[in-house]
Amino acid sequence: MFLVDWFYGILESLGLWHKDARICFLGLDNAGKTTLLHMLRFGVRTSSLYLHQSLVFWVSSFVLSIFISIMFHLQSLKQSEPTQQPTSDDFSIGSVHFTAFDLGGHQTARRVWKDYYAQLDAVVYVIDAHDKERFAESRRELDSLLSEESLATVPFLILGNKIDLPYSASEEELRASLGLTNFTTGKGKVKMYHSNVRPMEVFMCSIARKMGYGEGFKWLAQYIE
Ligand SMILES: Nc1nc2c(ncn2[C@@H]2O[C@H](COP(=O)(O)OP(=O)(O)OP(=O)(O)O)[C@@H](O)[C@H]2O)c(=O)[nH]1
Repeated sequence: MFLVDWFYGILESLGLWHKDARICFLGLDNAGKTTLLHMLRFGVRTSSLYLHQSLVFWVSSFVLSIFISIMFHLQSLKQSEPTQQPTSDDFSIGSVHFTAFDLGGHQTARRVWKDYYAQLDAVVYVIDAHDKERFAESRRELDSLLSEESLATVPFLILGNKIDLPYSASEEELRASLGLTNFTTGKGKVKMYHSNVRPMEVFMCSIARKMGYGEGFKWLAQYIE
């Protein structure tokens, strides 16, 4: 029921139909990008527009579930493997079609980010809010993205992930650590259509617990034409 409410909440908030958008998920390795990509896909494939894809998906899932359960037994205590190669996927929220790229956060993957810059409508930058030792590294990567000329007007949704873990950074702590304290543009509906300022905001979330990122996407959707 929660998933259905969340799904229709996203639909209602968008108010955009037959528009295309390309969103890139970026961040250090282990931030939660792949998990987010999967969460969003599973949340939207129930749309009637994708009914046939759902059927294919569920039949495939049934066949694969046997294999996956065997693999799960073998790797039950192992964390998800880092993304080795850039991957992309498509998903939709209502009639808004998103192309999402999960490029991984490793040195080699970071070099590939630039290949996608020219095509983007939005960046979702994911940070592990529990891994404070890597805030400086994450800030360097974010600063580098923000200084890219080709991304100068691209909206940035910054997700502080893993707030379900104890001792995770607060929103204020994360903003300060990333040097964003006075640079975000405001939550809610902030009109910036005739401004040269890039929309940018921080939302704290737990992707694994399906908390917080929905609000972030609702915020982002208002800046996607
Ligand atoms: N506690 C907690 N763990 C999470 C959350 N989101 C993701 N994780 C875990 O964090 C680990 C890394 O998640 P991934 O989605 O693989 O991270 P990634 O950013 O895609 O990493 P790369 O593929 O290496 O670039 C996995 O073990 C996830 O289960 C969260 O909200 N809370």
